[in-house]
Amino acid sequence: MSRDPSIVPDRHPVLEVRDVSLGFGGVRALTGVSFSVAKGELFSIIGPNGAGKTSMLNCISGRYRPSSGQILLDGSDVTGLSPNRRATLGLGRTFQNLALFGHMSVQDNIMVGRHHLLKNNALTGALYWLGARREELAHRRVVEEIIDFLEIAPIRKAQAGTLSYGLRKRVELARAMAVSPKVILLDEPMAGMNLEEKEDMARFIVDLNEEWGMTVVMIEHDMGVVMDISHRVMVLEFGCKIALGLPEEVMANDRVKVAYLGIDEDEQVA
Ligand SMILES: Nc1ncnc2c1ncn2[C@@H]1O[C@H](COP(=O)(O)OP(=O)(O)OP(=O)(O)O)[C@@H](O)[C@H]1O
Repeated sequence: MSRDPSIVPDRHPVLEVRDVSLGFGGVRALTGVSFSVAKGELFSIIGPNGAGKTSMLNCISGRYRPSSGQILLDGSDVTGLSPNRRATLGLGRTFQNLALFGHMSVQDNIMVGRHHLLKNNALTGALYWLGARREELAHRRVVEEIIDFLEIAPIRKAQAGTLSYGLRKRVELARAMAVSPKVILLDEPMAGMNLEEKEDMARFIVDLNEEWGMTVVMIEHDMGVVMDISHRVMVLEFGCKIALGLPEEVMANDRVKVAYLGIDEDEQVA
């Protein structure tokens, strides 16, 4: 699986992270990290365990508040906003550890992703039944499109908790897509998957980026996939940005080889 090199993101930054630091007591999870992601870009964050990748995603989604620095979405400062408010403004995300409602059907889990977009609450829904009904149908149509896209139609009525790990990851992606996000944050979308499931997931991520026009920020440990499908890659180590560039530039970066790929300096010389 790889990208179509003719499709390039435009230069407009849809997400800007400015000088973000985050501490937990004595632990500095992030130190002065800045980067921006262009509209239409597939941007990956890599780094060794504990490098600060998930902390960065949590700062972007609003789960964590940075100790200092700013997060801008489409030019607006969202640093002080709640995760729900950010979702309404166009941020969708998946989690490293699955966060589906196990007892609910696949379809209903995905519908949860649309709920913050529902304009009619129970009261107005009762008063304006027709409008509410139309709105509900429009949301169902979007959910159906996502179900078709991710090829999960045969399991739409299944309880999410009964599915294989790979399928649950796919349903989680569906729910994040249901927010109709400008930027979708994917936390290790391929973790725990077999090769075939990884290939499927890589294809879906490329298609949602290229065909659905979603900007993607992804954390992923599988270097092969990251280097194949990303437009650009940022490398974190001990909470600091140590490299950012095209996949081939990052692969060739000596500091990255030492810090992340486990190639020591003697080997490089030899
Ligand atoms: N809620 C928290 N409370 C205390 N320390 C935390 C918390 N979350 C993260 N940390 C610490 O912050 C640092 C960065 O952790 P983080 O989970 O962001 O790294 P990561 O790169 O995502 O790691 P992994 O690849 O293992 O998921 C680590 O030292 C971690 O122990």
